[in-house]
Amino acid sequence: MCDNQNCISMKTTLLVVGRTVEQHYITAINDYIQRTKRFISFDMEVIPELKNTKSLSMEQQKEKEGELICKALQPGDVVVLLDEHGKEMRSLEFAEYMKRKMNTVNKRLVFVIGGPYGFSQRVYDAAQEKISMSKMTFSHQMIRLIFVEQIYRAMTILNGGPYHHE
Ligand SMILES: C[S@@+](CC[C@H](N)C(=O)[O-])C[C@H]1O[C@@H](n2cnc3c(N)ncnc32)[C@H](O)[C@@H]1O
Repeated sequence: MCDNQNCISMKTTLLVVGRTVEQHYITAINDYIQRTKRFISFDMEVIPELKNTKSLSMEQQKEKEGELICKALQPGDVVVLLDEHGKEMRSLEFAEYMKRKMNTVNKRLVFVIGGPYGFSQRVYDAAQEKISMSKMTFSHQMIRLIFVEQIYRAMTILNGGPYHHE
């Protein structure tokens, strides 16, 4: 599937804005992260939510969150935004996509989930790609679970496990 050297060197990070609030999401997200770690280096990095957002307009909140997202990025990161207007893939295609990344990325592959109002232009400019999980809009909390399930599914597809067919 990919040569071991590159599989080991790529680190995959899911960067999110704000803590996951609801316990049922936390439990399920952590479960899929742990399962995914059997196959690749994978973690979720949380940018703390902004305080006093009531005094901010939607645009101001996106701008401030965008600054924090950009600050969390490192030179050499391959940055992929999760965005409803991005490229849609079937799970098998996403598995192939991950395989290509494992063979070409030797630093961090960073998937980013926006805050409640999405991304500022600055974040769009910092990214190389946008991928969509569906044409529908999910909450910035729920999409975390949907994404970690899909990345685990991709890993089981690449490694020939039964999960995708169950
Ligand atoms: C509530 S949505 C923001 C919606 C905002 N109106 C926009 O245009 O992006 C919060 C975040 O969840 C993620 N998200 C929501 N639905 C998505 C989808 N179908 N595919 C990929 N990411 C999605 C995106 O990262 C988005 O920034």
